[in-house]
Amino acid sequence: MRVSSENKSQSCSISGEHLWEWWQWACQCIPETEKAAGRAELKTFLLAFSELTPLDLTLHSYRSQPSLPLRLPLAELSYRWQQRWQQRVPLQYLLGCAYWRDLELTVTPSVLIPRPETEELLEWVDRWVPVHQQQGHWLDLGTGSGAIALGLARLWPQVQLHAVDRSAAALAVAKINIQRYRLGDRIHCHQGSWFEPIAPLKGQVQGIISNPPYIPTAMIARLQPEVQYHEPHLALDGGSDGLAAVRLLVQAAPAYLLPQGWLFIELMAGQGKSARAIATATGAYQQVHICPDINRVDRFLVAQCH
Ligand SMILES: C[S@@+](CC[C@H](N)C(=O)[O-])C[C@H]1O[C@@H](n2cnc3c(N)ncnc32)[C@H](O)[C@@H]1O
Repeated sequence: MRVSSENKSQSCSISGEHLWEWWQWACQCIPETEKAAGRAELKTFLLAFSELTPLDLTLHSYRSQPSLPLRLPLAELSYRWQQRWQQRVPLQYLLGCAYWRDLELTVTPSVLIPRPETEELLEWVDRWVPVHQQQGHWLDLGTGSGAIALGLARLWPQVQLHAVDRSAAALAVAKINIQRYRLGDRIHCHQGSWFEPIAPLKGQVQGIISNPPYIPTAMIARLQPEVQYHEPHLALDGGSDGLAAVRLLVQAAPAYLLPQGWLFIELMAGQGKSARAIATATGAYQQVHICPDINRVDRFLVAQCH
């Protein structure tokens, strides 16, 4: 199938036979080595922009339908699908959303696509923190799409969240998500660098959670193109050893935390030992642990203040 600009004026519906032709064209766009995963993505893509079910797309049972509604003109769908393979734009940016924990989050190229590891980070937070500390002020430093702040606000109904990001564009996306889940009264957004915009909370914070940029600068050029070319470098670049933000957060956190307050930080695989050493060297924490992710990779720093 040729994609032409005349399609742009088409109404948002398509015959079943035409969609079947489009499906075959879309499959041809997928590189040979990625056919299986690519077809799964194609299914997700069409589910998002049509009223078809997964079974319809497995059996292609829509073929006899005279008219199927689409949420976007076919030309726009074709354009986005080509971007997926020619530019390696991540599927979530093409859909405009990511599914994370029990949330459907708006995502744009201004925010990192929230990852499954970060879903687990919240599980660790929920496991470590006793009920009496599941209240008060908690911080999500480097909030991006607002995923962590939203996840925690929904887990613990008594907390007040402060979501901080240096990127105004990221915070704008976080605000859309916060509004969508009607949590604007419990999640407060602050623009600025790490603790800077929340200086008045010094000594009053029950816990801090962060998934900071942690990739060593030199490694960024070796990341898969979806990440390297499309996700914001502000969200990725952790400086020469990847630990610049981790170091800053671990060292500055005790001044903000209440006694027995908590710090949780997501790390890159292989950073556990160094992160533990940085935290221990402060002398400010009574316990420091490195917890694994589901693949048994050391992934999360957990520290509790004296
Ligand atoms: C790895 S992303 C995490 C996003 C989100 N928390 C998540 O887990 O999906 C790191 C975030 O930190 C933000 N960031 C980077 N440097 C920052 C700084 N100096 N102060 C505050 N936020 C910063 C980035 O804009 C980005 O949104």
